[in-house]
Amino acid sequence: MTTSENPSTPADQTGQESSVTDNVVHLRPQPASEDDARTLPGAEVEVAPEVIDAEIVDDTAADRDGDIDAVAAVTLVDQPGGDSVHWVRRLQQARREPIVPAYLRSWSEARTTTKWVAGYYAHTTGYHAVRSPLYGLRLAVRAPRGVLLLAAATGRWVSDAEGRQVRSATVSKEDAVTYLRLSAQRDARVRFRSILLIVGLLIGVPTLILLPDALPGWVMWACTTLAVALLGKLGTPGDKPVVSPAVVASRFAKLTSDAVTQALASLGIASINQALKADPKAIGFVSPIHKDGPGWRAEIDLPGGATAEDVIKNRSKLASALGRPLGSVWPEGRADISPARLVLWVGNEDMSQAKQPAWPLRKGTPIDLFDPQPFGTDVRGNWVSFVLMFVSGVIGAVPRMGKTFALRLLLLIAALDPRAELHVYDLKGTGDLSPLERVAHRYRASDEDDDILYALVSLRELQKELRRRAKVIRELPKELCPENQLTTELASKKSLGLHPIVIGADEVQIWFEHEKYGAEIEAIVTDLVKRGPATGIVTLLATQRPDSKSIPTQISDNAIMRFCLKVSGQVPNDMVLGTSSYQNGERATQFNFKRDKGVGLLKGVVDETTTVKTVYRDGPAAEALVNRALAHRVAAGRVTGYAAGLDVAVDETSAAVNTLLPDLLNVFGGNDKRWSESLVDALADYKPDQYGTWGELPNGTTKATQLAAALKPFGIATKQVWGTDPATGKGANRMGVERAHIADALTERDKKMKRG
Ligand SMILES: Nc1ncnc2c1ncn2[C@@H]1O[C@H](COP(=O)(O)OP(=O)(O)OP(=O)(O)O)[C@@H](O)[C@H]1O
Repeated sequence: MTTSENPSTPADQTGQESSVTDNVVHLRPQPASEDDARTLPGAEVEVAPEVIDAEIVDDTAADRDGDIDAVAAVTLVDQPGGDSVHWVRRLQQARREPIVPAYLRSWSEARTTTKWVAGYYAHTTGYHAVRSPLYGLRLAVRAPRGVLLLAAATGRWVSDAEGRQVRSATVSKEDAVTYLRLSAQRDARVRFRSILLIVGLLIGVPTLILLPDALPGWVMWACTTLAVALLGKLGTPGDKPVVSPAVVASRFAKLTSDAVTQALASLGIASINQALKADPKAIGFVSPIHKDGPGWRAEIDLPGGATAEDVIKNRSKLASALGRPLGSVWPEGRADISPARLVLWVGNEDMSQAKQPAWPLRKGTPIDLFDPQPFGTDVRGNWVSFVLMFVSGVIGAVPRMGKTFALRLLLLIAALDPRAELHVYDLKGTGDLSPLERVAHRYRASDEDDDILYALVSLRELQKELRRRAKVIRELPKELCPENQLTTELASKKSLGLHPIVIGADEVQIWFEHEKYGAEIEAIVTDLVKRGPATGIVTLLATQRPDSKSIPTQISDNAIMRFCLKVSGQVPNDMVLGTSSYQNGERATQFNFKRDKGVGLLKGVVDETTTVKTVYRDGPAAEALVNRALAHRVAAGRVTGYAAGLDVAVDETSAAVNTLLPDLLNVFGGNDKRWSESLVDALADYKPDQYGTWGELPNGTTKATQLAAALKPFGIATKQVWGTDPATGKGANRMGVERAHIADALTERDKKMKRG
């Protein structure tokens, strides 16, 4: 099918010229004005056949007959009309800049800024006050030179030295008339100025001799000081100022649009470079580059399909191109506006060198864990706070980067809420978490078998507690708990026992890798990480080896808070921050081993993944804080467990490992296969204490899914098995387990335990 192009077709009412060639309609938007015409070079749009009005496609006969009206009826891609009719909508969509500047928006920001300004001027005043005798001495020493310079200047003035050059020029040009006029003028001027000088000297010298007797002493001293100061200032060479600077200005120059454009062009991003080739102004600056805290902020729209991630990935190249330290260059995306929107913040100094403001919790006043609490500062030095409740968290890094300090900080924050029950496990065994010992409900600092068993017994208790809490929350009257959501008020009611529970384990991989108890601990922790947050149980796990063995994927995938300090590659990066994080530019590999201690990417508990430097609390500071926390706990009657000398007793019977597999074999009867739900019912009859509540949990958990989760650590998967419903007598396929699989897994585990 061919429809001949008709270039002479007049613009239709829509202001477009159209042509149809085979299955393609070429639309040439007709410019509204000459200006528009310039901005639309060759604006020819190819439209897929489905866009074409069906009538037109079928109506080729009419077209062959020269029926150009048919062409005009094409469905247009670009609708007519300028943007001006939508000005209200444009205004509605425009982002409003805040009326109150950022530094005045919060009381603490305003206080910090005021303190900074006051401190600056106090420093300057003190600096100059201390040096004022030196300044006086400098002026006195330079005053004689000032006298000579003043005498020389007076001589030049009296002799009309400034006209000498012009007079010489008239001599070289042999312009006698002008020369004579200028000489006469000069003679008159010299005569007049000489008289002025003589009169001045005749009055001035006797005055200077007689004045000391006539004036009070202090006036004389003031005048002499002023004269010496003025003469000293006059005698001061330009390169040796009297006053030395009290502050050294930042060594960083102002961030300019040219510098940013050049830096972006040097990153080797093809789409940016092509766009800049076509138009050197292709980088769009959304607002003027301005001061933002201790640095400069540029908000940029990248051209030609480039994304903020492309730039973030090349942060070190960007820093190099801008000539700044890596720790001061922080590109961020604004995906809420557009993937092409880049916010580039360039600090005056390296983040690792910048002084952190005083931590608001340093005084140890009680806090509410249901409120956001400050964990660290972002690159601009602003506090980054988040709510610890309803969170499970993973902290990962290579050794010596601040992982234990970060975990200890979170536990210290938790300790400041007197209601929070702390379970503290230092599996590294160096005592880094020992300041928390005096407030911990459960505490161990070692990786001996006994300590792991202790943890297992406590975790079993917690799993039971999880089920109890779920039941309590489910059964609470709607007026107390309308959304089935734990609140701070509910957590405060001692009778409900819904207080926050915070578990912190450092070097947690030691738990999961334990031959004997590892599988069971993994199953319980997975459960706590998945369902604990909704019931007020917070699990925080730190590891220096973030791989799938150290932190099983079931756990890392379900963590809400992720804090990744320096890691050495994409795999550990994505283990902590989540799949594809590295790909998306969230790279904790960028941090420096030496300088970036305590600096990491925080994800999940803040709007956007944020670079955060944790609050630094050394051992003594942590001890002091715990002393305060303990005092609040004593006052509130909340010292429990280990801290109260009422620790869990771990004996041989506690060592009894998970009995699920033998229990299942016991209830299997003579069947080879059984449905999961009937097995759980049989288990509940067999050991009501242990299995009675299975399948009663919220979030859609059924008996079948709970059995599946409990069997997973043993490598047993449930699957569809044929069985008969005892109630109806009908056969059906439902999720179930094979007896042989249970027996094999039990044999395997027993073998392992013997080896262990
Ligand atoms: N926020 C911070 N600011 C400054 N320095 C910090 C910060 N956090 C930690 N550090 C420093 O980093 C060092 C290592 O911290 P930490 O013991 O927490 O590391 P780690 O990653 O747990 O190491 P390992 O894996 O060996 O246990 C500390 O001695 C401390 O001086």
